[in-house]
Amino acid sequence: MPSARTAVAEAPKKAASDAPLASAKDKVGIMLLNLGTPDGTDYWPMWRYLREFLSDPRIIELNKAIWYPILYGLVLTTRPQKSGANYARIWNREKNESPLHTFTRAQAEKLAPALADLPNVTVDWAMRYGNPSTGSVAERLVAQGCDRLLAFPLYPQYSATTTATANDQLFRALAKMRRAPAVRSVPPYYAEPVYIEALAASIEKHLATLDFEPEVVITSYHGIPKPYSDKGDPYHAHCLETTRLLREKLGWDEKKMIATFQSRFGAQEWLQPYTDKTVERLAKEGVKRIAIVNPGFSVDCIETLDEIGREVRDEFLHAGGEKFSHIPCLNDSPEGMTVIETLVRRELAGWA
Ligand SMILES: C=CC1=C(C)c2cc3[nH]c(cc4nc(cc5[nH]c(cc1n2)c(C)c5CCC(=O)O)C(CCC(=O)O)=C4C)c(C)c3C=C
Ligand SMILES: [Fe+2]
Ligand SMILES: [Fe+2]
Repeated sequence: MPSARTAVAEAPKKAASDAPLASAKDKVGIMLLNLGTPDGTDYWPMWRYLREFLSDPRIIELNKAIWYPILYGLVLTTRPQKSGANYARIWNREKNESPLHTFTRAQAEKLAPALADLPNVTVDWAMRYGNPSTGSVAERLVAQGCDRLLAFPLYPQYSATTTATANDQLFRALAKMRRAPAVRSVPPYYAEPVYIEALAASIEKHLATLDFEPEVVITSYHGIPKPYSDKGDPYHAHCLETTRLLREKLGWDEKKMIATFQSRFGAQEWLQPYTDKTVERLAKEGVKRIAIVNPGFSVDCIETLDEIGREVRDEFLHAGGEKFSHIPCLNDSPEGMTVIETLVRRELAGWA
């Protein structure tokens, strides 16, 4: 134990050299964290991605003894082909990668120069499932001298199935490090004015390009199983609040803008109303023109481009609808980048 005498003796030493006692580099690594996507559309890349995704206990809360036989015996024997065919339809052939990959990288590539006035900041991006893995990117940033990490889970609305598992995965990587960096994580931003304004602007911009005015604009969010919500996941409330604020910002009423939930998986009940059932009902009630926006997705992906842009579109048109438009996600648009940059700068307070 150092005595008071030792402490007194050490003090003049620091003053004389003016050197820091420890090597404090104060370099901050920013990690944009997205969900992840397969490396290819063939059976094995799809199998690897789905296995990692659907083995996450934050995603499937069933006991492993019950879930694994279903996962390995049923889901992973059929879903890789089915989902692979869907991914093949939206694949970015020029870069040979999925759109989620392309857009997340583009966000990081645009964020870096936007923060050029902060010399001690490095921007990188990683995925919860698949590549580039959260662990490999965390290690790279630490190897580059980052002793602080700002994680940005790219989910406006919190859910244990997305935000929490992204943070878990980062801490799993840090658990292997002897000298782990300090960490901050950007909070959910479902009600941030900068996000609501960006969404409103992007909706207005898109509607101005159409040759029709939608009677109803649907804000469609990825669903979660209803029991997760009943047990306290605040996701449902966050989604409804985003839609309420968006409606208020656009000056629309509750008939013009509604909230629905898409992308069900498995047999249990998910958050309602379901997007597919809603568009069928609207068409049957005589609504002819609709648009769908996906405020819960930071970037376009299989669930927005294929499920909404193809499946749900077809369902609406077959049920009697006449005009349909999918409003793109914020992606790396100027509006989208303003959201990311504003939140990053705020969360860097005192660090950069
Ligand atoms: C029980 C299963 C699932 C839960 C819970 C879940 C929650 C959830 N997911 C997103 C965002 C995305 N999900 C995406 C794809 C996807 N989601 C599931 C299952 C659950 N998601 C599966 C099996 C898949 C793979 C595609 C398929 O086979 O159908 C994606 C797209 C990824 C891409 O590569 O494009 C996103 C994004 C949220 C926001 C969420 C809960 C709030
Ligand atoms: Fe999902
Ligand atoms: Fe889907």
